[in-house]
Amino acid sequence: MRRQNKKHRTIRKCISGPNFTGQHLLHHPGTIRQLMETARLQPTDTVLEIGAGKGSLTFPLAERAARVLAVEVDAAFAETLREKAERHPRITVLLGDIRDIRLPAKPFCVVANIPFAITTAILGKLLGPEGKAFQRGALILEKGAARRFTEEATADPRLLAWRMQFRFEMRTAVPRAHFAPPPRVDAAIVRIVRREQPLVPAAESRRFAAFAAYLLRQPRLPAAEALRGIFTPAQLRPTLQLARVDRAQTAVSLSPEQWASLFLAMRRHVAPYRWPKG
Ligand SMILES: C[S@@+](CC[C@H](N)C(=O)[O-])C[C@H]1O[C@@H](n2cnc3c(N)ncnc32)[C@H](O)[C@@H]1O
Repeated sequence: MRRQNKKHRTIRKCISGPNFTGQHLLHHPGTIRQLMETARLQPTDTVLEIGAGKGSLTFPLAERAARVLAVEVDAAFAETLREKAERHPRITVLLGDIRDIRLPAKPFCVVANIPFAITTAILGKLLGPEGKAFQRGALILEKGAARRFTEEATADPRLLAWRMQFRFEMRTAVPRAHFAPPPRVDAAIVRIVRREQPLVPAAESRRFAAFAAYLLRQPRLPAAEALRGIFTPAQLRPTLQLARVDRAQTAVSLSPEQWASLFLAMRRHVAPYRWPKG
């Protein structure tokens, strides 16, 4: 018991530090409903809820899915939730940091109002090799992050690599007043769905990211210019044609399909020593 209290104190200390900004509990029924609708859960789904708090999403999720794994780092919240969910066979509360928790090996969805401060770490975990069983999700993100993930133009190679495997879709804006206490910024619901056919094989993600980083060294430069460092002129002409890339089109404005077409052409036609290294 004493050990548990000590652990509790350590976690509390860590989460109440100056950089911890994640505890904004959702209390707006309309937004909770919209999040559930966006998730389009099936009765057979396993749902991972990241940062379950006091359970404002946990119970609506359990009404719609086969199983809810509710992860919460705050021991007091996790304890409250465990008590509330005691007689609910479909809810499992896991006390811990999502960054340290092993993701399910079988197909799962994520529905969550995540702590904004660790958005990149959470998405990196879900969308990278560790999240190979992650199928789709509905997440509340800080509005700026939601825009970055969903706007087509991007100069972020890692995000582009994720887009080869997943579709990102901006859904609804969530005003900060829908949370208690309200965060400093507004939020938005983003839907993420794994592509049935990845545009680039997952095993090629690192190589693809190196290729994207190479083209994006000068994001406003026409992609055709940058590609001259990889393709010979004879290779480049049909490659641009096939990808429907205009000679003036900048790397930052390429669509996911164009990125994939250019990358796959490099893999097919260019000698490996000319491929950009990560
Ligand atoms: C934005 S609140 C959402 C709470 C609840 N889902 C809701 O919507 O009311 C984020 C929650 O994530 C928890 N949290 C913060 N960092 C975490 C981490 N690294 N791992 C798991 N949970 C975390 C916080 O304690 C907080 O309860």
